[in-house]
Amino acid sequence: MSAELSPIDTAKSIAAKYAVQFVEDGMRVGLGTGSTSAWMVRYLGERVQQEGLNIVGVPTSRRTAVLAQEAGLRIATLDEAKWLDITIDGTDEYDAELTLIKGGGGALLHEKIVASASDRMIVIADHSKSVAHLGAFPLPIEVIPFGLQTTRAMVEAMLDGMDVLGWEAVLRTIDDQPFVTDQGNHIIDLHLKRIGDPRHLALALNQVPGVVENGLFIDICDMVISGHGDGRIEVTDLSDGTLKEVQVDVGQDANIFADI
Ligand SMILES: O=C(CO)[C@H](O)[C@H](O)COP(=O)(O)O
Repeated sequence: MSAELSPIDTAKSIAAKYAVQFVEDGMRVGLGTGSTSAWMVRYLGERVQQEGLNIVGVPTSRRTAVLAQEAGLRIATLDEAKWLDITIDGTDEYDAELTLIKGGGGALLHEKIVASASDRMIVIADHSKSVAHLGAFPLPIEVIPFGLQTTRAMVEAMLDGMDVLGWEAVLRTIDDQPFVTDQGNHIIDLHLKRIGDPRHLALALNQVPGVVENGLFIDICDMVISGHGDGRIEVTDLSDGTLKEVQVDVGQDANIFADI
């Protein structure tokens, strides 16, 4: 690993490198979106080149599709792959129950569909994404363009009665224009500060007409691999119904593949 990496990039890259070892020959793999997932795509590409793995990747965004092709991965649509063995993706926040806030990169809709169509979802993150209570990171929701401001107002009115500390709904923009998702929709970021009941909120949001999906991932993630800038990794595994935490001191230059 390059000694020039910042602590945050070290944390992201070692989490990604650890995660790709869970990919086995013949697997269909969901490929997440974002800077941590970009590391994962590169490391997966390395494994394909070096070990001749026969895998197919299903990208969760156009950006990831481009990265995957550059990394030499064979890609397919979700409908071509039908069901996936594993999805590896990043997150914006995760709590002790492995409930996530995702969508900082605007790909939450495809990410949720792909992760839900997978036997296993592994999340990779730098340790700053770990929170006691979800909600400091604005919760993204994907909304259709028609009636955008009306949908926003309905969402704000609904949030007023929810167990949250704030209820500002801000249309995401880029270059002063509404951000457009791969699905042609827009993103509204909900500044809630603290989410008391994620399950209730997720259900209520998806009942507002015009809301396509929200960025709360509940009972979807099986494992979080969390990297630290000093080279340590924590693995929180819910796949056998228990919460386990292991610490693996991989060191910045160590061959962490030997630790699994
Ligand atoms: O949900 C996402 C994109 O929609 C990303 O996984 C999330 O924003 C984390 O990104 P990064 O790895 O760059 O911190």
